[in-house]
Amino acid sequence: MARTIIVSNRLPVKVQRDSNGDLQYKSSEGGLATGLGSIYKDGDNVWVGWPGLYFKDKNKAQKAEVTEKLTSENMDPVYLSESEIKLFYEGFSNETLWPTFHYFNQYALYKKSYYDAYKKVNQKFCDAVLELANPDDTIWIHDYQLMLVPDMIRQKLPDASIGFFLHIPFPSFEVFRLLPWRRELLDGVLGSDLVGFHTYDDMRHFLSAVSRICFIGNQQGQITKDRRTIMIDSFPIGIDYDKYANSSAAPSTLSKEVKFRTSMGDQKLMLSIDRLDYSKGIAARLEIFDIFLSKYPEYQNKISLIMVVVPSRDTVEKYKNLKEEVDLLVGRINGKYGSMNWTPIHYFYRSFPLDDLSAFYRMADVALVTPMRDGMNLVCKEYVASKLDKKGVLILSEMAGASKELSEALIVNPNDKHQVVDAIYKALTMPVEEQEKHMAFMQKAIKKFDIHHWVKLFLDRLNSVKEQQKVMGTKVMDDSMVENIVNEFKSKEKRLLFLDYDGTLVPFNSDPKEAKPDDELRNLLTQLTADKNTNVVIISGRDKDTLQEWLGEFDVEFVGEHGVWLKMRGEDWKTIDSLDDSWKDAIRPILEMYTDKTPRSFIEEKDYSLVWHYRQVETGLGELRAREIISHLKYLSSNMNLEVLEGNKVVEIKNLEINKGKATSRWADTKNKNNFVFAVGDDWTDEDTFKAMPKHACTIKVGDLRSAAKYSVKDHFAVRELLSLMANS
Ligand SMILES: O=P(O)(O)OC[C@H]1O[C@H](O[C@H]2O[C@H](CO)[C@@H](O)[C@H](O)[C@H]2O)[C@H](O)[C@@H](O)[C@@H]1O
Ligand SMILES: O=c1ccn([C@@H]2O[C@H](COP(=O)(O)OP(=O)(O)O)[C@@H](O)[C@H]2O)c(=O)[nH]1
Repeated sequence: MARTIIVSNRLPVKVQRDSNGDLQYKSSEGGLATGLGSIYKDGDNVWVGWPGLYFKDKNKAQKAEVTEKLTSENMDPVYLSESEIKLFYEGFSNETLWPTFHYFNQYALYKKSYYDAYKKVNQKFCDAVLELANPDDTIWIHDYQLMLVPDMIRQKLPDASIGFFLHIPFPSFEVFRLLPWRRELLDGVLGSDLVGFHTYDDMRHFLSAVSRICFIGNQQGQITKDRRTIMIDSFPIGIDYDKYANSSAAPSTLSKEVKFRTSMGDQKLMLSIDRLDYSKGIAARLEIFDIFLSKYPEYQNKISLIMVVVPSRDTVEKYKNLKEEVDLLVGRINGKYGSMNWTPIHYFYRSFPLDDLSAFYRMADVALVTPMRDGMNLVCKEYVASKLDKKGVLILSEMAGASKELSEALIVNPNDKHQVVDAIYKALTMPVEEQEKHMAFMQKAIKKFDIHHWVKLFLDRLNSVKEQQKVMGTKVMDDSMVENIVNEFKSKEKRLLFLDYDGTLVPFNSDPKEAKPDDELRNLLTQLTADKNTNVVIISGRDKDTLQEWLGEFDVEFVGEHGVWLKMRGEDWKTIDSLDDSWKDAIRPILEMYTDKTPRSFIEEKDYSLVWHYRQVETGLGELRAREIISHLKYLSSNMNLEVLEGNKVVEIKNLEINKGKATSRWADTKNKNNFVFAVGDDWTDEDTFKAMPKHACTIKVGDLRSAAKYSVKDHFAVRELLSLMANS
């Protein structure tokens, strides 16, 4: 049976040694583990990850014990050595990627030794998956610690169904580009079939990095790499809503609440819960509380902040420093305002079990969730789910992914301390009806988009991306297909070959004038046309003069300007009589206006078409202008019977009745089943050719799998190789 293999750095269970050296199994803290912890036990699913501690050689027996226990609970442990923990986990993951992705790039260290270890450990995870995976399993890789794993698996299992989800923000291109290993990281992730992010912003930052660093554009989030389509989308993670709602109603929670309440007295309570992390804005939050108490002194003795800080990554320098800073600040504020019967801040530097957390959530009049950056932040969702009476106010940083969904919260900028201070006041004075109204809206939203919904949405989408890849109809050409095509070519008396030029016979060149035929191509054309029963038609968007100048010496026929011009064997160039080019005077000034404001763009004027080229324009700007031109010309072109087409770094405007497919109808030989009919091309204009071909024709798309062609080859080298085999058969 097909399984889902979840792969993440940390397993949902953390193994620790107590002071006697005995093993203890605890639930892992952190959103990823608590989020997915609900689903991995289903059926035969398995979770591959690190159990959180390392074993020396002498501890072999303990290691075996851990393996046995975790395996029996659907987990497959990947063990890291002490140095791997240092260089891969603390190093590259948490001293390079974490700060960069959270916009703390001044904290980032760029060390080659870190990256080398990252690569090695990613390979280790890949190997663990390869050991387990069956062909129809779904492999779902999580987070920044494992960005190279998707492509590592893809290299070994080309057809595998691979999803990747990033739980932290994906930074803007300007920040991401700082990483020396930016290209490797993107290539690694692009081994997936589906890449998910929490928010639309993360997704568009990723697409922009892919466009600028890998030079791959996207269409509605879909990109094509190595002839495989990859979908990029946003899937905001949810929580196990019922688990938190039920826990909030449980008798054990209620008795804890009574106990805590009694010890804290009758005052307003504000809650904050985070792992110790500079991205969570803990120190700034303490300063905010300090300002609040001095700005609104009437709340002194009347409000306490319960602050839970869960130890995290405490061997990393910046985290150690932060711990000291937080300890100092808490001490200072408690010293400054506290009294015999009032402690302003109840500070806990440890983690709590669910019923304790639920009691905190129930008790809190206000939840203060103010990270500087957070991929999602589940604590705020858990707070909302736990508020069974709907009383309570959430103050939420706009820098947390969750703010995109929880817009009824008091949304604040954590850098604007006075805004947050005033939000605390507003929360404490908010009428109960208003609290209930906001809470009800938020509960409705997160109840529907819970963790089960998220998992289903992602996995269903991955499935449909995979299905879409399969039904694209275009088969990647393999050796046996090549052999069949060559045999067919050989066996037929007459042969008709439609060959596109740019991107098909020669590589795509940033300067179109530089794409002249080289010696190899010239030889190939000579060989192919040596047999008079082989008729070669060069079918191109190029103007007739260029085609004549570059290829006129060969015994080939031509379609120029996508079908405006034709040249049959032994005849002169001719055109369609009814064509009109007077429309150019209206369109040219519009294209010139865009050329004037887009450095390095240019206009190509052909007899019956105008082309705006942006192959040399800054990535992104060219695409933006192309969309502007297309929308600018939308109505004008339909009134003038013109077609506006977006091609490979071009926008082409031409008469509606012209296309390569229509042009091929001049060759009646294509209809004859006894002939070998062949068409090859690389861009959208060639799709018209493929569609116009009879069923028995062999049609080949270069470089992409999304096509009406039967087969697909990688590049012009593969086309030349195939043509050469035909010519020499
Ligand atoms: O494994 P650790 O180094 O101890 O860190 C704990 C986890 O922290 C991060 O959690 C993120 O995932 C949450 C759920 O999607 C999200 O709400 C939060 O904003 C993220 O920070 C990290 O991404 C995980 O890989 C860690 O395991
Ligand atoms: O004592 C604690 C405090 C927090 N958490 C959990 O840790 C997770 C924190 O996730 P969040 O997305 O807010 O941040 P992350 O730590 O993943 O960056 C939440 O599910 C909390 O319930 C926990 O298990 N025990």
